[in-house]
Amino acid sequence: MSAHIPAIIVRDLVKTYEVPERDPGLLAAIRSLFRRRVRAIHAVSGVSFTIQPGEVVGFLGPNGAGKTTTLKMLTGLLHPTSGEALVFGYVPARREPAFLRRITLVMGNRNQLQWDLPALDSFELIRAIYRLPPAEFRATRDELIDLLEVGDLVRKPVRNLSLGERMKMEIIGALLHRPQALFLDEPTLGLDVTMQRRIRAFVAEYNRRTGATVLLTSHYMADVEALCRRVIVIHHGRVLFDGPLSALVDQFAAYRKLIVTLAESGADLKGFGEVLAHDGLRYTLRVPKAMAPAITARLLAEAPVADLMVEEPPIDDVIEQVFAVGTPR
Ligand SMILES: Nc1ncnc2c1ncn2[C@@H]1O[C@H](COP(=O)(O)OP(=O)(O)OP(=O)(O)O)[C@@H](O)[C@H]1O
Repeated sequence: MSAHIPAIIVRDLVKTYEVPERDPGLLAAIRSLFRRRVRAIHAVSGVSFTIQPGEVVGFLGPNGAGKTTTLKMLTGLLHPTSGEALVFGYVPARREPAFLRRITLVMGNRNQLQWDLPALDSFELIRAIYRLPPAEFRATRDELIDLLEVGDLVRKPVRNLSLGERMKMEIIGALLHRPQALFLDEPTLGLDVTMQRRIRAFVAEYNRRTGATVLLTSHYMADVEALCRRVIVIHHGRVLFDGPLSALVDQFAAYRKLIVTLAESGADLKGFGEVLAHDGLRYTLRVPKAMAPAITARLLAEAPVADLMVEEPPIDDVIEQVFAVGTPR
């Protein structure tokens, strides 16, 4: 595979679900047998992007934005209504074996492993499905078990494992065939902070070792900050932003925080911005981003400032704002 050929190409991708609609009641049920009414749900409304091999991209959006639907189209679980998706040159919806060998989909809220069996047995099943050569399979399996530190858990029935332990097994199962594109849908959902961090470190390490392309959705911004230099934000089925995370903050953060320590008491900083906190000589002010330089200059000229720091709002706040506003400021 040449580095010049994109791993993923998505052009004007559209998915419209048609859901039957009827009024409640028996009569309505009978009527609907003769005249079916359907309602169109525009889950994905013309999404385009290109991802290069080896990139780790965060796919963000509020609930219902169309992330899972897009991932399902990219992995061939759903046919697009229109538009085009290509993954390593394959049309995902055709589900060709050569394509399936190169990708994997991990969904944080879904189990693929056999509940009553130890993970090791499920791994054997996966080996058979993908017809993996035994030696290669064992090497990959043991490397993954080692990386995720689950050596003593693989012999326990999956249902006796904690949520985080189970997730690790799911991830091993999903990577046994050494896929080159990972579609991770909320892989750290519901896990505690330590486990989230482990999974995160693992994904980074897997990407470093194998050069795999990763498209990841997560509601935990810590995941995205740690793993993804680039983010694609979708909202109402459309791409709202595609670029470096830092540029997202730049574009969408509407305010800056000024943390001012005064040398002496007596000054009142209310006139400089919204006072978020005031503790003795220390003030935290919120000011519109565009006015931050001018206000900083005024503060330094007019108040007895001992120390001044300018902070960007936390990434979670910025994202919340992106979702709430829906258009850049
Ligand atoms: N099988 C389906 N039939 C009808 N509508 C659906 C179906 N699956 C999803 N939808 C709708 O399509 C829209 C997009 O859903 P999708 O699951 O892709 O969003 P999402 O961004 O993954 O959200 P979340 O963060 O909540 O997982 C939503 O309005 C959802 O209700």
